[in-house]
Amino acid sequence: MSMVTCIAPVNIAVIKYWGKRNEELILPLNDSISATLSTEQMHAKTTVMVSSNFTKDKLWLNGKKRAAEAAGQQSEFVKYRVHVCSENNFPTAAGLASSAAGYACLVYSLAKAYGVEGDLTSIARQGSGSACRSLDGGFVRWRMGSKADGKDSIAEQLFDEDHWPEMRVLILVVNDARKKVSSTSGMQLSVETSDLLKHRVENVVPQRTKDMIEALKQKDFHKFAELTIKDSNSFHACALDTYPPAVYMNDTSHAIADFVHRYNKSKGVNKVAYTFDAGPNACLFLLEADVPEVLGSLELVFPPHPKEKSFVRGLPVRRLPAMQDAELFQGPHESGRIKYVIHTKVGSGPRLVKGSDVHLLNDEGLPKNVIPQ
Ligand SMILES: Nc1ncnc2c1ncn2[C@@H]1O[C@H](COP(=O)(O)OP(=O)(O)OP(=O)(O)O)[C@@H](O)[C@H]1O
Ligand SMILES: C[C@@](O)(CCOP(=O)(O)OP(=O)(O)O)CC(=O)O
Repeated sequence: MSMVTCIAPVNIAVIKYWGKRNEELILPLNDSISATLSTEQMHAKTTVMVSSNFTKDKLWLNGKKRAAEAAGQQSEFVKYRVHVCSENNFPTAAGLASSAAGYACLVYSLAKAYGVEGDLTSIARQGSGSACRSLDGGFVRWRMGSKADGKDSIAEQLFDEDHWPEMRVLILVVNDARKKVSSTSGMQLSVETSDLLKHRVENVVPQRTKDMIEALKQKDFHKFAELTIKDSNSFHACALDTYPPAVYMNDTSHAIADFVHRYNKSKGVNKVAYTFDAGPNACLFLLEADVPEVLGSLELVFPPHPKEKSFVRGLPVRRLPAMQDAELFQGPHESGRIKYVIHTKVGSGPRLVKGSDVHLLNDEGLPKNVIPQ
């Protein structure tokens, strides 16, 4: 019997992955680059227990039992059955990249339990493409690769988490009740119907990837922000060019983008970058010194709902008064359009957590916390 528990981070792409050339193996149409977020604020935690006493593979996610067929197929080759229990310390399936952290954590924990060495990114990629970028810290590049079997479609670290220590991240969780089109089906339809995606993949992303690596290397925030913003907008333009269109950003998302452009314009240089994934939540990148004023301004333009007692979560910050520039204030908007903010930074990759009380499974291999179904 052996039991291991690991945590793995979320990652946010600044050069987006959108479109596969092979659905089965999850091989992308272009390279992508992401920042790994600190596990202090957001992480998936997974306990894996391998035992000869188990009769079948079992999986629990956030206290609820889930089907574990995929693991079952593989374990024909493995003598012992496995119990897996995983939890996210942030909302699951809310467009906060839980699938990336979750699959990265599953693959990393299984590798630790079975003593597997070598590249894990090409395995995590097959759970969810973006998951392969959560196996390293700092800034990570997922190379599209060119081989038919996908062996060279792997993620590698570009710069570690200490390269640009001032970099901060604000996740703006937008109030939204609409059901989203999943990334998987959205990008499949884009590949089938969008001419703009073809243009993006062939003519835009290759040069932008090079420029992004250079901006990161030089720690040129102005350029980094421009490239990040442009790539987010290029991806959402392709989503809208899809037939029928995949609409991910909502009015609040657009108001946030507008806020960032006004803020940057008033400063005469890019101080904040925004990027949006397949949902309305915004992810802002900025430097530590600018966080107090940006948060102050944001709260003025997007007032918290009066009942929201912890609007800014995560890293502590003192708020400065909003900048007094009339041009900035298109608003204030009605309160609560941004539900809350997670203040975090760039962090390291997955790790094993040690200690007797860290495990999510008890000695019998059953979850310590079960939610009745
Ligand atoms: N800790 C975890 N362990 C294993 N699987 C997980 C874990 N967390 C999430 N998942 C898987 O990911 C799914 C959620 O993925 P989905 O893409 O809908 O949401 P998201 O990742 O939060 O959003 P987005 O991909 O738009 O950022 C879950 O239903 C589950 O299958
Ligand atoms: C917009 C994105 O977040 C898309 C992520 O797509 P997924 O990795 O969730 O898709 P599948 O490979 O089909 O599971 C951009 C990105 O993270 O690069």
